[in-house]
Formats: sequence, structure tokens, C-alpha cells
Amino acid sequence: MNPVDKSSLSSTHNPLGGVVRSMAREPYEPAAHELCDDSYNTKLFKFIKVKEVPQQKKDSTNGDLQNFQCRNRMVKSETENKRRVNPWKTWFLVGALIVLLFAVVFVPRNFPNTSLFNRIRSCYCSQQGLKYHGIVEDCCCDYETVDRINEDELHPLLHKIVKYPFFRYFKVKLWCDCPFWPDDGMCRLRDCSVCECPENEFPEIFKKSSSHSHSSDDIVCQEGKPEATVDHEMTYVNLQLNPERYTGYTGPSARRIWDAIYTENCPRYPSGQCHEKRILYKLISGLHSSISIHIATDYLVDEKSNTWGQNLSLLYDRVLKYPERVRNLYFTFLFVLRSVTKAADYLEQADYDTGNPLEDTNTKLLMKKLLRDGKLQAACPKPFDEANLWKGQSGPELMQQIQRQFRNISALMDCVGCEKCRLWGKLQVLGLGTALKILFSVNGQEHSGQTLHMQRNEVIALINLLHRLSESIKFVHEMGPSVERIFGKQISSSDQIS
Ligand SMILES: Cc1cc2nc3c(=O)[nH]c(=O)nc-3n(C[C@H](O)[C@H](O)[C@H](O)COP(=O)(O)OP(=O)(O)OC[C@H]3O[C@@H](n4cnc5c(N)ncnc54)[C@H](O)[C@@H]3O)c2cc1C
Repeated sequence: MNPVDKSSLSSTHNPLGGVVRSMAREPYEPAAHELCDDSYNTKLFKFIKVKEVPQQKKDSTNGDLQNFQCRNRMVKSETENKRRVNPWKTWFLVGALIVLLFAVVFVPRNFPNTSLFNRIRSCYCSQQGLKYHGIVEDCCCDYETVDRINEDELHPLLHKIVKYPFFRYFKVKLWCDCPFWPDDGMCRLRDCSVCECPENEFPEIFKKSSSHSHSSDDIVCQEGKPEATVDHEMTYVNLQLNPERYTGYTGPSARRIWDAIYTENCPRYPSGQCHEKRILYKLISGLHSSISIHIATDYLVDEKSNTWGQNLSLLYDRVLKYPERVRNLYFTFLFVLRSVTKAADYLEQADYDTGNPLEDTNTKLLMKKLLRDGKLQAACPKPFDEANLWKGQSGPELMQQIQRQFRNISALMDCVGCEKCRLWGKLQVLGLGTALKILFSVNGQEHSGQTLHMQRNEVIALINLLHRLSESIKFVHEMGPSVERIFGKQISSSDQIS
């Protein structure tokens, strides 16, 4: 071989911006990457062979390059020999590779609760710096799975379902007296008020009572005064026209209600206390987070020009800054999701008739898809395990205590001083109550031994609540990390200044 012309060593740039190296080389001492780049085989060659090439050969007459090529050939042929001699080794390696691939790709996707893989995954996630990873507390599903399944399956389905007539008309008694204190709430925005449906808008069939598989709705004012239960006070509201969003309802009135809920009806038991006691607090806190998230995502950013948009600092200040509130949101979502899947047989058979055959058939089909979703069942078969709750000697007593507290919380919704907040407050509290009722039931039996039964309004509330929570989870998952980076930094740098 001719001596190498150094000018031919020059590198050129390829059109994609990478560097293309000339083939010619200087007399050879092989570059590190040529002998041991990260390819497994090259390392194998190096390991097996380099020692066995006699040193004199390297320095012999044909020069280093030939030496290297020769050495490489030798290494290869040696390896090939070894392969020929021992084919089991190759098969063993291929087998190991397949098992590894199976373990990394298939098992975690299909058996997300396999503890070994959860551990591997949580290690991986903590390396990625994710704040929420591992199993959602007291639940049977991890954060990553919830995010994935919500984004791919649940949210798109729920988003369609709630638009169908059956789910978009909610029957509500918006004006009841507050049973605890004189009404004090005043909402300053026009957006506080609810636009009620005209008589001819909501499905005729809803007006007729119990000719359906759902029993007729029996809505009384929560303070339980029968004289207040006059049907003309009932209102049908089109939820699609009255979205949950910022209303300007704030100050002492709103604060008083949250305080009453937390301090009197679902105190925050220290962790370590029996988890039945903490459940109600976590459910309400998760719901509170979701309400705050909806305020933040649909906010009146400029009152003068009536411009609506996102308020990310509010999202951070009220929810993201407190990881416990985010965790409670995931908990509440899984709790409600479990109640929906537990009641799957009932909900699948339910009558979604609104007098519009095409839309009603679609509602039924989508509900079936939601209830029997294969990916959900594979990834998170039992989002929450209620089997161990309310057991033991104090079980029945605890259950009654929660029911009592929950009735009080429902009654407090009549004290919410803003119509639209009251509408969504009542709907979501009814949804939570329905979820509890389903999970209190054993094998579809309510406690008196009666078969589980749901009113139409309860089904509407349950599914709309699940949709609200699903939307909040989606938003936190998509926006959370960047909002935390921006606002978390601002806070820590202002902490440093002060
Ligand atoms: C039932 C209900 C429905 C409402 N719906 C709407 C609505 O649709 N649109 C609207 O604009 N306003 C709504 N509001 C008002 C809204 O929730 C706030 O009360 C209001 O915006 C004032 O917020 P704040 O900053 O004072 O904190 P608030 O949200 O009122 O919180 C009060 C206190 O509760 C604690 N807290 C806050 N979040 C959590 C949590 N996730 N878990 C545990 N503790 C928590 C904190 O100590 C906080 O200081 C509603 C209020 C109620 C009671």
C-alpha cells in the first residue's frame, strides 16, 4: 500500500450537517471508537483477541494498517470459529435478548402492577425527575398508567359521551335555603348565573316519571323540608352551555363553605390513621383540586374585552404547589373510575333513551366501550380496591359516619352563593355520593339486601364527574411539569431575594 497522503484525511460536511470522514487514514493506530464503540460485538472482538495477536506482527513490513485489517480479520475468524464450535452460545444470547425484550416491553404494558416492574419503572421515573410516580396512594394503579390510559382512552371517550343528550341535561333545584346560615354569597360576574333550558329543549321523556330502568329523580332540598319540594322549582340545565369555569365567586362566602367542609365534615386525619377515615378528606380535596383546575383553565383574563384563557399562576398557587392536592386528584379519579367499572353490568343495561334513536344508540355504544375498555382492563383492572374497606368491627359504624358527613356536605352545596358553582358543586357531590353508594354495595347489593339501583340524575352526575376529573388529570399531566418549572423557579428565586 502507498504511503497515505495526509490531504486525503480531510473531513467534509454532508448536506444534513453531519461530518463525513474520508476513507483514507494515517498509518494506523486504530481510533478508540473503531475498536470499542458501544456495539456489543466490537467489544467482544477486542476482549477475545487483541491479546493473542503477536506484537511483532503489528510492527512487520506491511505497515500498521494491514496489521489492523489482518488483526480484525483474525479476530473475526476467531470469533466465527468459536461460534462454529459452540452454537449453543449464540442461541443462548439470542434467547436472552428475546427474554429481555419481552420483559421490558410486554410485561410492564400488560401487567402494570407486577411489583418488580413497578420498582424498575419507579427507578426509571425518578431518574427522569418525574414528581408523581409509582402507585397512587391507596389505589391499585400507577401514575404513569393513569396518565396514559386517560389520555389515550378515557378522556376522548368521556368527552364524547357527555355531549349526548342523555348526559347533557341535569335536573337540579338551584334555589334552596342554606340550612346553616343566612345566604351571604354574591357573585359579581354575569357568568355566575346559569342559563336554564327552555321547556321545549330538554328531552320530553325526562319529564315523565319512572317508566325507565332508572328510577325517577327524587330531588329534595338538602335541608329536607318536604314543603320546599315543589316540582316547578326544578330546573333542567344544559351542562354544555354552562361550563364549569371561573365565575368570580370568591371571598368569605366561598371560604366559609370550604372551611365548613374540611373542619366539620372531613377532617384531615394524620396519615397512619385508618384509611377509611382519610378517604372522605381525600375525595373532597381531589374534587377541590379539580374545581380549581377548571377555574385556572377557563379564566376571565381580561374583563374589559371579555377575553378568556388560562391562568397558570392560579393553577400553580392553588394546586401544583401542593403535591398532596395533585395526589388526591388522582385518588379521586381512580375511586370514581372504580365505581363506574364496578357498576358496569348495571350501566351497560341502563336505558339511555331521550327520544332521539340515533344519538341514544351512540350513547349506549360509547358507554359500552367505556365500561368494557380492553386497554383499561389490561392496564388497570381494578383502579381502587374497596374490598378491604368498611370491614372489621368498626366497619358499619365508619360507613354510617361517612354517610352522615357526606349528607352534610351535600347540604352545604345549598349555601354556595353563585348559581353556576352551585350547579357544578351539586352535580359533583351527587356524583361522589353515587360512587360511594356503588362501592359501599357488595356484589351489586345495597346494604338492606336490595339490588343496587341508580336514579337517572345519579348516572348523569357520576359520568359527568368522571369527565371533569379526567379533564383535570389530562391538564395537570400536560401542563404541570412546565408550569412547575416556571412558577416554582420564580418562587424559589424570590425566596432567595427576600
Ligand atoms: C362547591 C364550590 C364550587 C365552586 N365552584 C366554582 C366555580 O365553578 N368557579 C369559580 O370561579 N369558583 C368556584 N368556587 C369558588 C372557588 O372554589 C374558591 O373558593 C375561590 O376561587 C377562592 O379561592 P381561594 O384562593 O380563596 O382558595 P379556595 O379554593 O377557596 O380554598 C380555601 C382553602 O382550602 C384549602 N384548599 C384549597 N385547595 C385544596 C385542596 N385541593 N385540598 C385540600 N385543601 C385545599 C386551602 O387551605 C385554601 O386556603 C366554588 C366554591 C365552592 C365551595
